[in-house]
Amino acid sequence: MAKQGTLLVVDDNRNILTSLQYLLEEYFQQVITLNSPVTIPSLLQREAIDVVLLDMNFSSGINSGNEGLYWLREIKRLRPQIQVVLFTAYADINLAVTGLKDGATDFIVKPWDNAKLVQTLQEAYAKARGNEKKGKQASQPTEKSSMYWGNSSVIRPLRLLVEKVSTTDANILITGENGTGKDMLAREIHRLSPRRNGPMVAVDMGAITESLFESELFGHVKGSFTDAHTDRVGRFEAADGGTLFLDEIANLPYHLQAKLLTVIQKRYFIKVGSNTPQPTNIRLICATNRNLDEMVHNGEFREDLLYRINTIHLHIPALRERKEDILPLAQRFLEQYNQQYLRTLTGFSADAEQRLLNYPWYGNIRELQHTIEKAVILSDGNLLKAENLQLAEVSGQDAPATHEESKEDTPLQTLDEMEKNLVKKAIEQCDGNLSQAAAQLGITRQTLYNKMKRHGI
Ligand SMILES: Nc1ncnc2c1ncn2[C@@H]1O[C@H](COP(=O)(O)OP(=O)(O)OP(=O)(O)O)[C@@H](O)[C@H]1O
Repeated sequence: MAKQGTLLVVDDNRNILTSLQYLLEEYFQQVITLNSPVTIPSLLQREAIDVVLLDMNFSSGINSGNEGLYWLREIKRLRPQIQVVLFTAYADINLAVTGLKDGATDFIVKPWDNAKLVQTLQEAYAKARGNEKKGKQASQPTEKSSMYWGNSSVIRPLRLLVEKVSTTDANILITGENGTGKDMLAREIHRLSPRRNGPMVAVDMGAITESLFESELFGHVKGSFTDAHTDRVGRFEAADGGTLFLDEIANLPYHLQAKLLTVIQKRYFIKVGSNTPQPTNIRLICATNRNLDEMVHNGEFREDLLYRINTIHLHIPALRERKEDILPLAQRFLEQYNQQYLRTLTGFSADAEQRLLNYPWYGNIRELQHTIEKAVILSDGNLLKAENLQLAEVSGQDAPATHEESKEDTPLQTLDEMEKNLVKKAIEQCDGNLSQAAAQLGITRQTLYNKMKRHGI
């Protein structure tokens, strides 16, 4: 029979490991041995393990089996599809039963019988394969995604790449203009990943004050500073077993970037006021609308951090670069708001479609969504018309009017329109950096967000 499958053997007795490796290599394609369980989580991230043969007693002198049970639960939590066979020196039926209840496939008592051991492990492998097939269906995300991919030629390769990398633990950097759907894509990746049952924790790096950066991200222990009245769980800890999404990563001040880098590299963090390193088990996704290469070039972003966070770089194109997707997206929003506002609109008039296609959508999908929402509220009849969209006419190549073009005979704008245009302009001038745009407008970031939301930018 051809050798198949990857087997991990964990036992603190090196002699046992050597003899098992020798025996089991005859039957399995790959046999990995570990003499301590502490590196199991990092190994599971690197290797596609099918079966684990797990010793129950690691610390000499303490033969309670509890450490084995702990690692069994960890393995099942991290990779539920892996089959775990328990390996115990004591024919302790109670312990084995507890292990079986906790998800172990079977157990083997030491000293073992070679033939029985091989047979048990092969059966576990067959189960892993069977599970994988069933698991493929069962592991398909059940919850429906609200993300619309579209079918434009620029989106298709992105989608393929996302489907490929979602199943891995690779760090991902998502870039794209405001409102292109970076947050939505991060959530979609989590939904498609084996971590989907774990937490998805999103952090807006622009909203975290410098003084509380460490406490927010890594947590703190009670009494570590004046206001630390209780222990606090940081975002890294909250995201354990799941995905940590650091939005607006470019807004992290330079001197704090090193602290983040250290945790990503070492895969452990230390709470403020504590000395104990805590291992992290997260999948990291970062997003920004800034050009990080340029920021590295200007000395504003650490190159080593960029290198760490962008193992996979996913760029979402602006909506005006994927025109084929505008109408299908608009139709989806129409249906969504039809339901929400109890309307019976069936589609768009020809001039409305034309207006949607010609508009530059600097606020991307967010702007489109808000535009359709307002239009649905304002419309009556069955078709949504161009005038319901309330979009400013755009001349020529979709360019917004410049100062030079605004002649005296240009119709007066309402204050609201002026504010909308000003906000857009500030965002454009600051290359999408909302903190800078807010500073330029003399308002807080939160106020800017509120205005963007109100104007559908
Ligand atoms: N592919 C999509 N399908 C459906 N809705 C989408 C899609 N992409 C974005 N949206 C909607 O557009 C809005 C903006 O999306 P999102 O917040 O993900 O963008 P973003 O790029 O993270 O924005 P920002 O840069 O401002 O943080 C959300 O309301 C989201 O629901």
